[in-house]
Amino acid sequence: MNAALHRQIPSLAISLGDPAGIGPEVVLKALALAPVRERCRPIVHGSRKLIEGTYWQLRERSVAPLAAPDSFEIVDLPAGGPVAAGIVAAGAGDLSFAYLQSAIEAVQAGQAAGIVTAPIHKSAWHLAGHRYPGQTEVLAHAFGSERYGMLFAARPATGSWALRVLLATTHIPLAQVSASLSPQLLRDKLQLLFDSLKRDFGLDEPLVAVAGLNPHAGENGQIGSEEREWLTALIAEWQQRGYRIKGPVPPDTLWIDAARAWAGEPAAACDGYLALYHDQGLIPVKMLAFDQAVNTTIGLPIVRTSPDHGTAFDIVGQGVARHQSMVAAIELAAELAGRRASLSVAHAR
Ligand SMILES: NC(=O)C1=CN([C@@H]2O[C@H](COP(=O)(O)OP(=O)(O)OC[C@H]3O[C@@H](n4cnc5c(N)ncnc54)[C@H](O)[C@@H]3O)[C@@H](O)[C@H]2O)C=CC1
Ligand SMILES: NCC(=O)COP(=O)(O)O
Repeated sequence: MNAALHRQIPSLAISLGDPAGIGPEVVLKALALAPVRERCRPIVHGSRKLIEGTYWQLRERSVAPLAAPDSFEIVDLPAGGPVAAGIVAAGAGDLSFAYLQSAIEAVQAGQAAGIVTAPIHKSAWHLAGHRYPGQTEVLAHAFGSERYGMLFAARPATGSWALRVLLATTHIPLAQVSASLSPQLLRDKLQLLFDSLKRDFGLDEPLVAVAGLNPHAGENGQIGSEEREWLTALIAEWQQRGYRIKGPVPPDTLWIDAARAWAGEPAAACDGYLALYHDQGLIPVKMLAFDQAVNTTIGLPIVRTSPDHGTAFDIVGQGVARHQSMVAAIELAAELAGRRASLSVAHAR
């Protein structure tokens, strides 16, 4: 990889996501913006035919601004047969899987410093036989990462990244959450979170809050046993090791200071939050910052980001898809790639 080039303006592989979803639209909208183009060299992995079709369809609806398909680099991949917009289909699942694989190969070949993934539809992947829970696991497998995490970071309209929430468990049924949580899993996730807060976000002594699992964080064992049996002790262990960490915090009040700080009010918000399951972390993130939040995979040797939203099949082709989360995803990827390039140059000295 050409570290000097990537440090100045990183090349980013952008996979187009499910062709039946809003991925192509939000990519064209995001790449039309000067601040995005000033921060990175985008290389879009997807079908040129699909990109051009989306462009002309949106132009007919007077959607603007849009990046012209010849204004950025495209790694042209098969378009497959006709794609039915807004429909879950195996063919579309196969294509979005191939677009992601192509982006992965580009990074492995040193052609890009990171990957930004537009949303895929997980049921379409399953229909096509790609039995991964999501893109995160494909990336972890491709890059040989055994410990990795799904971190959501959000940035207010003015200012830098403020809200950072790591999910301890992700795409599993609610009924399996308790059995999936263990002291070792939480140790791994906490290490990933502290490392990322330091390395990726430049925080020297970050403060982290850990959510309880049960109402009132278990009410001393009256409403669930996880906190009393091991979670409280695990957090005390990390405090003794010198980490700035608190919890288990009752999940209903955990987000109050984060929300106040997000609104610009004085509040004792933490630098990072560990939520124990998907919706415990993503309901507050999406309520506060749906347009500004980014999904980033931590623990990979490369940078990977994605918008916080999905394929939004219900609005495909209408021109109303909001592109701000894709913009934030590209900008965070560029920032993280730049930071990592600087760190590797500093290490090499
Ligand atoms: N980064 C990724 O690859 C992600 C993929 N997904 C996948 O997407 C598929 C659909 O998931 P859903 O739960 O329906 O969530 P979704 O985010 O696709 O849609 C939820 C609601 O939000 C609206 N919405 C979403 N993004 C929007 C945007 N940019 N602008 C305006 N409105 C927007 C949709 O119209 C819909 O009403 C699933 O297969 C899911 O697993 C979900 C989240 C992230
Ligand atoms: N809810 C987040 C999400 O679905 C993202 O999944 P992934 O495809 O990034 O693994």
